[in-house]
Amino acid sequence: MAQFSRVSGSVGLITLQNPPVNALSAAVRQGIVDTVNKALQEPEVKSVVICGQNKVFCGGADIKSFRGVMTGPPLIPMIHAIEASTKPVVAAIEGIALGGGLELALACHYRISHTKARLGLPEVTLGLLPAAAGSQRLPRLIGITAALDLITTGRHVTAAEALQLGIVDHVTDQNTVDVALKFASSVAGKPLDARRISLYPCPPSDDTDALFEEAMQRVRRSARGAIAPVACVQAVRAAATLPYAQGLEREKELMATLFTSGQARALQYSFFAQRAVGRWSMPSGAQWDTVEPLPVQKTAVIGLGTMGRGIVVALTQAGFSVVAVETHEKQLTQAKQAIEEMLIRGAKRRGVTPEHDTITYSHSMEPVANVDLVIEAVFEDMVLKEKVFQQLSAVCKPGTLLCTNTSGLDIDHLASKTPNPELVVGMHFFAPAHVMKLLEVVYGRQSSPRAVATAMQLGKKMGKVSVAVGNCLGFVGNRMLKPYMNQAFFLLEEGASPELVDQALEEFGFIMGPFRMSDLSGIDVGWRIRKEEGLAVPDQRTGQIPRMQKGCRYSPVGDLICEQGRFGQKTGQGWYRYDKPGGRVARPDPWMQTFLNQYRATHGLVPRRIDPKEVLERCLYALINEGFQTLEEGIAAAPEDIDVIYVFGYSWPQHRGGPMFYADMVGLEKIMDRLEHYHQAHPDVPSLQPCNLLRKLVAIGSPPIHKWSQVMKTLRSQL
Ligand SMILES: CC/C=C/CC(=O)SCCNC(=O)CCNC(=O)[C@H](O)C(C)(C)COP(=O)(O)OP(=O)(O)OC[C@H]1O[C@@H](n2cnc3c(N)ncnc32)[C@H](O)[C@@H]1OP(=O)(O)O
Repeated sequence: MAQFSRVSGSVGLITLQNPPVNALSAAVRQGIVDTVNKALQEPEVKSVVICGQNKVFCGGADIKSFRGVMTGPPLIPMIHAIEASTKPVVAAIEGIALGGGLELALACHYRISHTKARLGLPEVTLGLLPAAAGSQRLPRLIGITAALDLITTGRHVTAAEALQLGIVDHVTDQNTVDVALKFASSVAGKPLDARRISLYPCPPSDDTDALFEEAMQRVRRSARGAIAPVACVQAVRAAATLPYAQGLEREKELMATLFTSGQARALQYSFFAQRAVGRWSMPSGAQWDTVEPLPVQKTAVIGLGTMGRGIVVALTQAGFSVVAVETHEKQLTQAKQAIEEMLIRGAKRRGVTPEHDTITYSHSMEPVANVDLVIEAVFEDMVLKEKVFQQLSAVCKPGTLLCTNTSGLDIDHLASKTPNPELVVGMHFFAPAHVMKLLEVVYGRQSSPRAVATAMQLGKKMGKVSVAVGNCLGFVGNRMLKPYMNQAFFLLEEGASPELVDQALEEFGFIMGPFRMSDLSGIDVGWRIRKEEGLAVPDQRTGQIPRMQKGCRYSPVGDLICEQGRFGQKTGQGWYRYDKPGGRVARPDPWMQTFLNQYRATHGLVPRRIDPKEVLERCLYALINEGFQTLEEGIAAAPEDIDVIYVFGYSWPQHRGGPMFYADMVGLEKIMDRLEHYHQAHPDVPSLQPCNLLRKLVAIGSPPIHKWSQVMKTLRSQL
């Protein structure tokens, strides 16, 4: 809806009304058309202000409506009618002007913004482009380079930057609508042609071809196969090279392709999935809207290795006071310096003053006594963690929440070492913890709903996308990674090279394939865990690590690589070779080829040609199958939880939605058939056997992803 009122006799005020973000639903668009007509027809009205209810201008098109048939007046004619108005129209921007919201403002003759407003064209993040003339107007207003930046990244700008770029005419910290009304009154009757952006020529650049060539290359490099950023460059190019009307036609054409693409569907699903994970629930029925989090102001981080340092930075940047504990004096000094540097760099990037006075460094636990919440981030070793939890239990005030940053150890076991297991939860951060957006909040059998609510809220305040998951080995993310990595190892045994496997998965859209990723994070990390699990241990009789363990196929290739001291980038050699220890550029290593040939010969494995399709199917479908298993067990509450974890923690390409969304797109029946096919070929790999939930979903006709929860409920109630 949009409401019309007349202010001071001669200014028509149009207020968009569609909480919470005044999205341009069919009713709002109809309201704008009607109220603009009214303003134009009423002779007393000499100028017009458009604003949004509740100090929010407009969050753009109603994304929910993209799923159905579009009804109501179309956006473009509405926007053109505003620009063509003979009475000046002023946009009073408070809160946000995003997507169609900013395009609406660009059709107005003047834009006045509150200092705290944020503006942007984020359509690209939804797999679209600004197709209500935004791709044609913005370059005409602010130039090609700046428009390309905003449109291809979708980033939001502050009012100050918008003023500097020329997107808005004036910024105020007063009541924006009052300022706009006064201004509208002052420009009544003034000529408007110079204010109609569609009439502007696109500002020329020195070498338009080179500029677009460079932009296209940059975008293709970072897009990982996403098509919207490429279409955005093409649309801006149309603005720079074609008359406005033809540019609009091109914009429409490009949008038509994007709108119906699976990528747009995936990205829009991902938008809502990110919000859905905030509405967490536990098997007990406790959930986000019924549980009050505990108040947290003072925090502590125990252990200042890479993870601990990142967590201290993230907590400090979120405004918490932090006691940073490291028992080794030398490590404490190094950590302090590294943390200060990270804070300075972060503050510089955000244009604020670094906040280090809120950190207390200590080599003892004493200052932790009065904190509200502790995050333990010591080495991934259960005995060490148990010891730390016992110390914390002795020193902390009653009611302190004890969180562990383990990437997969048993939360229940750790909780059992404290007198208050209900106050123990896992907070699994991803490295680097001050950068990566994902946080898995892991509840154990005894974790109280308040403890979970508190960790979830803390994550939100730290700017993380937090997902509540149940306790099991590896939780959701690392648990699903295991069958994926196993398949990658098996493929090496059967004839693939690390390059072939990585390339297939990187072409799919992962930033790095499993081997380049493992070189980056350190191959020895998994080796240590496998040794602790009793897997990477030579048989006393043969002296070799068995290739069958507990009745299942096991590949020791990663263990054998580690035995050679090849730990990845840090040692300059891993699955690839690097020019020096710590080097970043991975090059295929002839040594690896020889090693794999010898390994296959030793075990009587005849190498065969493996194509990228098999790599994708085996690695991804095994991972997806494990995802279904976590849903079946209730470790993950919903497919959105898994998808958010994979997009934000494991570089799953966002334009493919996440593993479970991808499974829905591929078709559950196909996934099940291919898994069965591979399981027949590899009966000693149980993770290739389709799990119950997948079978059940296929049996009832493969319902779409939003209906899976219902089946999961039925399945659990039958157990
Ligand atoms: C014809 C095609 C034309 C396309 C042009 C477009 O305009 S495409 C849409 C462009 N707009 C956007 O991409 C904005 C998307 N929204 C956001 O980035 C953020 O929601 C926000 C506006 C910055 C607000 O963030 P905040 O953290 O304050 O709140 P939430 O994100 O939790 O949002 C609150 C609820 O509002 C829902 N919502 C937000 N934007 C839209 C939208 N454009 N359409 C529909 N619904 C929207 C959001 O889903 C939240 O509701 P939940 O029920 O909690 O999910």
